Amino acid sequence: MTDIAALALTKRFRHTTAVDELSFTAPAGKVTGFLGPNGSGKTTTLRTALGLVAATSGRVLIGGRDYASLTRPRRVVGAVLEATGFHPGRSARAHLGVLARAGGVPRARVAEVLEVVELSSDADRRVREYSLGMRQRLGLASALLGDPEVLVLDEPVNGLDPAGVAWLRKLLRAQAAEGRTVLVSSHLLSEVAQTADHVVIVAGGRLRFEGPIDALPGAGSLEDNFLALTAGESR
Ligand SMILES: Nc1ncnc2c1ncn2[C@@H]1O[C@H](COP(=O)(O)OP(=O)(O)OP(=O)(O)O)[C@@H](O)[C@H]1O
Repeated sequence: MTDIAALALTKRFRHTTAVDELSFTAPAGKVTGFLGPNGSGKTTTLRTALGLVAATSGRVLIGGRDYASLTRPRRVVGAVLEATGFHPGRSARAHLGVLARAGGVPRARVAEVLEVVELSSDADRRVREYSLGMRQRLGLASALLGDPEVLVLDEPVNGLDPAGVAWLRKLLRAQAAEGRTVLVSSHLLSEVAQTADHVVIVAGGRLRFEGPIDALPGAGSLEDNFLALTAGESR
């Protein structure tokens, strides 16, 4: 079972405690929505899980192991942190080809993931010509390249049009149905309500709720619960 477990994770920057003794589990086979107001530590937590930020204390384990100790990380975890970082003069196909080579992934997988994210017909255009939504799709294609057991996505809905949002929802549900672990941060609560099985709500770097979406404490919508659980914490 390749779940993601944050264990008393704390990350302090010079003047800020971004994440404060945070513990939660994103279970395998489920879509976990990771929610919190601006500046509540979501991105920092995800970056720590991926070994991009060093924890001050505590840890995040993926299938019981630190990211840094995974021998073929691209085969275990696929991540989309932000839809940037692509070489603008390179095509999507070339970009994925470079990643495939670096990650020890068979080249044939490039065409497969381009198909999955519905970018095949634009695959040879330069990324500088891509819209934000197309960049998000390319980010997802990079994440899916190694056919990972775990997907970590930071705000993947940004820039997608309504058809793209519906498409992403189906894709994430299908990934979870195949037993994968999907951890996705988002501010779009109505979308999360339709996609997630499990939610983790943070504010000020601390856990406010973790559990199945139908076990939220309040009777109202996810948004009502979110606002009640995070009151006064928006930055
Ligand atoms: N590299 C850094 N140096 C200093 N402070 C940082 C750094 N990265 C994040 N922070 C601070 O840590 C806190 C949490 O930021 P983080 O980006 O993790 O929040 P978030 O929940 O992802 O926010 P948003 O919803 O706005 O994306 C913020 O106060 C932020 O300013």
